Amino acid sequence: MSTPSQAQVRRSVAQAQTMVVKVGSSSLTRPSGHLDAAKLEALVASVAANVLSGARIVLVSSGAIAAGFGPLGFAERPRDVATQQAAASVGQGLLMARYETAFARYGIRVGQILITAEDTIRAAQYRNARRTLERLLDLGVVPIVNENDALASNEIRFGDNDRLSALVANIVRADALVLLTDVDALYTAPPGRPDARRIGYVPDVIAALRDVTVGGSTSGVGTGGMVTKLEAARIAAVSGVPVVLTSAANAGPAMMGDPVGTVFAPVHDRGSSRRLWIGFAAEPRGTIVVDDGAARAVRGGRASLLAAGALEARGEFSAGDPVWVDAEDGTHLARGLSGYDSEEIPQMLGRNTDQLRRFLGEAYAHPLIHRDNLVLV
Ligand SMILES: Nc1ncnc2c1ncn2[C@@H]1O[C@H](COP(=O)(O)OP(=O)(O)O)[C@@H](O)[C@H]1O
Ligand SMILES: N[C@@H](CCC(=O)OP(=O)(O)O)C(=O)O
Repeated sequence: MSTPSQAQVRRSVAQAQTMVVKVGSSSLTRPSGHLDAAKLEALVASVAANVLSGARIVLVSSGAIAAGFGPLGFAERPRDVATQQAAASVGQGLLMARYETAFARYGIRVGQILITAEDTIRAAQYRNARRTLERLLDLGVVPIVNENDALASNEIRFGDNDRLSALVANIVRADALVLLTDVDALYTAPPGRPDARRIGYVPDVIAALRDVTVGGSTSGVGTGGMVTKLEAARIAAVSGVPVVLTSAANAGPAMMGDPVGTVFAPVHDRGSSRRLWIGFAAEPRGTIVVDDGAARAVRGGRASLLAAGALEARGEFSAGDPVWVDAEDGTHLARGLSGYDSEEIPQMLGRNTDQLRRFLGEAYAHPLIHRDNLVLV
């Protein structure tokens, strides 16, 4: 896939049929821990304008914790998980009530979807989330998605909504992802620094991850900062989805493809929903380490992973489970669904298909991971 020009990427955003718009806590709430109704209504006006002109939009909205701690009498964002979860439980209701009223002015219905990381890891739950989201979109509803903060356990929690929004973009096979925050664009360094320069176009998100200095959140209500936004941009771009990152005040022009904020070009063609799940959502249960030749073949993007090029299987997994495919130096090359249980693999390592057939039988004369089940990361 050749690198498109900035104008081409902006045009594809403008023409997007299905769009995921993610808005951060700092763009919806005040530092005191209350909703900022004016900001929320301005955002809704931009989203509604696009919906009324035919776009299908999923809104991934943060802000539950930041809208809930003020009404509960806390002066600042609580640090312990239980109080954060209590604040989220209160704030999520307040947030939805506002969205409901604000969208109703445009005759648009909203539906709430609270997602846990588990829902994106398990194939069946992933499909279920997709079915509900697509039905809502078909019905002209704006689904409003947030992490299920009140119940999510700390170990497996997104925490920020940036990566969640990239996965939602994959779930609904969005044509664009718009990340709205409190800075107007990505900078070469945290914006407070004197050497920070604004970046308008990122043709290669992988290179940007190397070249840009990113910092955490400074707003006092957000969590991820620019680190998780770049990670979200990477997941989306590698999944074939263009990304615009800008301030919430620029929501309207960003969705129209105007030259605001930073736009990230898609890196690969968009895969099927199943392949996107394998590549970005599924939780690998183990690792297959491969030699240089197999690493080159896998990187080429069209080969299956053969036992002949595999050196080791790590972890315990069953046939059909997601696994990492790693180079010898530990670099992640791909993710795939293993064709065999982890205990079956050691006897297959280094053997070509003929040898496998002869020594182990026809059942073992197949790739460790078929290319249809292998996704580069
Ligand atoms: N290289 C960078 N370019 C732009 N912003 C950056 C960079 N590094 C860190 N930041 C910070 O990231 C913040 C946005 O992240 P965050 O507060 O988590 O927002 P949100 O609540 O919208 O998710 C910005 O306010 C900015 O201070
Ligand atoms: N799900 C959480 C998101 C937490 C958060 O701060 O996210 P973000 O503002 O996107 O960095 C909430 O609604 O409060």
